[in-house]
Amino acid sequence: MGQLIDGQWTTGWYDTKATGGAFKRTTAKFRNWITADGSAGPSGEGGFPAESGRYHLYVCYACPWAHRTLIFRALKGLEDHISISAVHPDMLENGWTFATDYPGATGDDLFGADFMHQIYTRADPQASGRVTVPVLWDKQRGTIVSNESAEIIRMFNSAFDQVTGNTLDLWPEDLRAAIEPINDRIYNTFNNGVYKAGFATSQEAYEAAVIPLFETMDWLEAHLSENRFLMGDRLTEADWRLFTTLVRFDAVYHGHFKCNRRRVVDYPNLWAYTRALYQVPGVAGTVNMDHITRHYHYSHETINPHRIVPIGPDLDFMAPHDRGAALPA
Ligand SMILES: N[C@@H](CCC(=O)N[C@@H](CS)C(=O)NCC(=O)O)C(=O)O
Repeated sequence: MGQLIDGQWTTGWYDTKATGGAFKRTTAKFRNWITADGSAGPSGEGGFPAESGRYHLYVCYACPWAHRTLIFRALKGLEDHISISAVHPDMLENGWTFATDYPGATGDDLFGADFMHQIYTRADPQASGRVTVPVLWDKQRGTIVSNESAEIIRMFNSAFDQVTGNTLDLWPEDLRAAIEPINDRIYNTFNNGVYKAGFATSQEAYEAAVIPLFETMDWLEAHLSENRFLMGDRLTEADWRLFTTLVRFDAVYHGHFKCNRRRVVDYPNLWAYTRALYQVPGVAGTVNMDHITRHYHYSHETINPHRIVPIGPDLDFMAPHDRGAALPA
């Protein structure tokens, strides 16, 4: 755990003293966009046209933000066009590493780097800030396109459609305005809410996160009792953003982050919905429960000082559900 300051790696756990024990996630720094024709996206600079084989995605299987990008890569038929490297699940004093002594940790396929921070300083020798995954790398220009998952999934949703012929649209124009407030609530109280609860260093900060978190889960349960997906009958990015936290919840957030009023399996609709999404072709292959369980319990020494990795729970994501096929066959 640490960060870059003017290109130098420095170590230290999140500083919550200045914020009354509350964890504040900083915003991502590289914000360019791949577009079909290379024109600039809503932020950053242009010059990143969609091309097969040009881009590389650095991920961590444990990370819910990186997981979104893996799901979009699978659903949008990008697996043959965008290569990936997966970091080691343990994030310790060197941050994310490319050590390969763990099943599924691939090492750095592009440069043979040892640490993720070296990818950041390769893009910007003076880089400062947290070294996060996912990272979308441009092999041609030798730089980071983006390290913001919310934007990477929107690029994947449409930029490569002419390359792949895959026109599945998970961010449809007519639903965008309605998706935004749902994304906001789920991000603030649930996706990031679990971290705010888990990394809190005061009772007040913990309760300020965990109470709204369960209000959101109760609301989702009611909403999904009447709607197949968050936006009704159409599956959208909002569902996938929710899914990556749901799939980790009972194994990690419930115990390790003390989000323990209820589990996902205690909510009949949320649990069936989680299984329905898990069973969408291509998705199960993006879920690595071993990396998920290992990463959190082994990496967060302040929360789990003995680094004991729990053996359960047994979760059957393949159990039948009655919510229909999520995507047309
Ligand atoms: N806004 C980023 C956040 C990514 C993020 O925070 N990733 C975590 C892993 S789950 C990370 O790399 N943390 C390392 C750190 O904060 O030093 C995104 O959504 O892409």
